[in-house]
Amino acid sequence: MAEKVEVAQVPFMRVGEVAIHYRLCGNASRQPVVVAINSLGTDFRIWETVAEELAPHAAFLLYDKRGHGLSDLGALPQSIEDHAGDLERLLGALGIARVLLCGLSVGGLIALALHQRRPDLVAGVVFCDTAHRIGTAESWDARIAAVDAEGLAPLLDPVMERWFTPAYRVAENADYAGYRNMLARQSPQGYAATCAAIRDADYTQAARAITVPALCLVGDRDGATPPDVVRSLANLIPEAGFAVIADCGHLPCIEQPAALASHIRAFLAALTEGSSYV
Ligand SMILES: O=C(O)CC1=CCC(=O)O1
Repeated sequence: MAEKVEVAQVPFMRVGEVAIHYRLCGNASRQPVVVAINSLGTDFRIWETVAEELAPHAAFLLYDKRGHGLSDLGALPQSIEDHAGDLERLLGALGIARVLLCGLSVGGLIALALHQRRPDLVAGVVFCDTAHRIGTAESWDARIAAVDAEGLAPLLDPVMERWFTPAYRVAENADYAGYRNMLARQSPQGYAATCAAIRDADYTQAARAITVPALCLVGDRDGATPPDVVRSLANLIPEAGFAVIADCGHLPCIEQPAALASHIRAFLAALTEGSSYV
């Protein structure tokens, strides 16, 4: 019989040195639990539309990684392994034994790290707008220097151009204004710490060692990890599907939630039936 996931009564959990903000939602009787892992400068609100759309079909764990949203910053410096350790401990504390990881951008690196250290937990992975290496050391050092000097303000416009298509980035779009506010209010220390973690991460070998079904998705207009970069991740993974989401930048969970939800639903169905969605 499938293990039952209890809906949490409290929104925070201390895991090791950090208090993590999280939410369990959706259909608690479904397995595996879909775990959404956020990108740089975002919190779990970016997944709410997808989680709502899939609520009858899946249990979801949403959480803010350290240094983001309402979660603690934790000690500095920090690494992708620290983020993966937080997630491993959060799953343990919640009694979740089997997950479908949905890693967005740096969340994909965290998914690779978690699979590497705890393959027993992972039933499958959806890699969303991510890669085994993201950006260059020089680009991350420049970003960290800018944040250290002036906070998030100088980054807002360039990041918005990578996150969203021009059609989304219009003044009348209240959602656009809201997500820009989310980035503007992000903790600069948490942001810079995660930039350094991304800079120092190379999960090429971990991608080659993925042993579970995987699906690599990317927005056709992604300005941070464009389709050819995500394709290079898919090429490393022994059995991975690859699909491009139309009219979409770096964050399909915001810009094209219905398309993303439909991919996740089909991938989840194939996983539970033991068939292939590649
Ligand atoms: O901010 C960006 O450029 C997009 C991004 C890169 C890694 C991540 O998580 O988001």
